[in-house]
Amino acid sequence: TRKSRPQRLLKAVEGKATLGDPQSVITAIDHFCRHKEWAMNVGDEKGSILDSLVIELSPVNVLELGTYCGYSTVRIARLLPPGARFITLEFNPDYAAVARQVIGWAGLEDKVQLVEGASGDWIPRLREHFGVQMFDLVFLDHWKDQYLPDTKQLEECGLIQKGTVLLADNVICPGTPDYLKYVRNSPHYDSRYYRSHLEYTKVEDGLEKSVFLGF
Ligand SMILES: O=C(NC/C=C/[C@H]1O[C@@H](n2ccc(=O)cc2)[C@H](O)[C@@H]1O)c1cc([N+](=O)[O-])cc(O)c1O
Ligand SMILES: [Mg+2]
Repeated sequence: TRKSRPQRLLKAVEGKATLGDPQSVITAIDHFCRHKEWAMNVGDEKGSILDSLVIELSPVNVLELGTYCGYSTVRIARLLPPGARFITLEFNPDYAAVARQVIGWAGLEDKVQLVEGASGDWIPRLREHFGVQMFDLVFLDHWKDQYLPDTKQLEECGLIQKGTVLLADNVICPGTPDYLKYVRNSPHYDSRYYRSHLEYTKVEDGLEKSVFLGF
């Protein structure tokens, strides 16, 4: 059967990137998505904003919702301090299989725990299963209608505490209106919008960074 787009993206990584070199993996995926086939990676423009926030935050405990092919996983993992813990949740086993190979090609498999399943099922189990107390950074890039319920569940489970930073992709395109309204109107979050473009296009999109101020 014909290969899927994630499998074709992986072939592009294997053909172009240098094993163990995260930047070459990022460059290979961006080239593939810009010149061959668009794919819903956060991309190089929003990715640079993501990079600067990860560097500034130097987070110890990171959660990513929506691994997809592992592009943002590699962007984040390559910048984490030694000893940091990075959990990324992926629902689709085929995407997860590609992401494991992309992460492996970048040589970052020891920095990332890719967990397969639905965020709603896993969030309540992260504390007892992985011994994580709270997250310093949560990168939201999965189903857009899941951003808000998952944020509320993370709050209820105590995994978001004072100082936790939520970084949400696609708040303009495709858009996450209910999530945006919540973080921008809540007295418990300090929220700001980083204007950018939808990956590999000229369409407006951006990242919303929301710092939890405590209850
Ligand atoms: O729809 C988008 N993203 C949905 C991503 C979903 C990913 O999250 C996983 N997941 C993981 C855990 C879950 O619980 C549920 C899903 C899914 O299996 C998929 O791998 C999107 C769309 C556009 N676009 O221009 O159309 C641009 C973007 O940047 C996007 O992120
Ligand atoms: Mg996205």
